[in-house]
Amino acid sequence: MIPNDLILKCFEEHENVLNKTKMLAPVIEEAAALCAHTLQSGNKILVCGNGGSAADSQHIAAEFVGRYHNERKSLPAIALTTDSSILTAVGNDYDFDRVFSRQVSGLGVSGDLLWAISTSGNSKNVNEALKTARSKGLKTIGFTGHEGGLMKSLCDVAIVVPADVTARIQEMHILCAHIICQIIDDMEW
Ligand SMILES: O=C(CO)[C@@H](O)[C@H](O)[C@H](O)[C@H](O)COP(=O)(O)O
Ligand SMILES: [Zn+2]
Repeated sequence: MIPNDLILKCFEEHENVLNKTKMLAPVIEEAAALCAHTLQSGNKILVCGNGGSAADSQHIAAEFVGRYHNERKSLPAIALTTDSSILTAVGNDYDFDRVFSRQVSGLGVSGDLLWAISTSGNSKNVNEALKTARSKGLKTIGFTGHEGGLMKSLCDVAIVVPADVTARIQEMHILCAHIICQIIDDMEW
């Protein structure tokens, strides 16, 4: 028996959060401008997050390095979630809280951008990466939810989805990311 009520509840929740997220249009525009400025300056975008947001990080990096929709040159972006040797070595030898910040230390240069994703805004490894990014002169974008958690205070631009359910927040994150990719794609490269 398919739990029809549950299905409808998920659609309704999604729709409610979507309607509230539309208010974030000006912040999405700011985030897109920051990505555009980074890439036009010859710098790169690093992306990180845990769980579903790790998948989003890879998805976003792929949109830049490959293409979103239009044919254009490849744009530099790296997901910090993909190298199992780095993740296990840093997690094992240092601490799981440092799996992203260590990569920001090694790969990030001033003028780059760290795009960090955490629905709670309180994942330690993500916030450590943001702190390291700031100390090295990287710009920072945060995709979060709830009240923004600690992440909010560590970002130049924070997209705080007005919701408390992780899945619904993630659904808005990938929508906002796609809008940003569309804006970047439509520029001259
Ligand atoms: O995808 C989901 C839930 O939809 C989970 O894998 C979720 O991403 C994980 O629990 C994460 O560890 C949550 O971390 P965060 O978003 O609070 O930073
Ligand atoms: Zn999920």
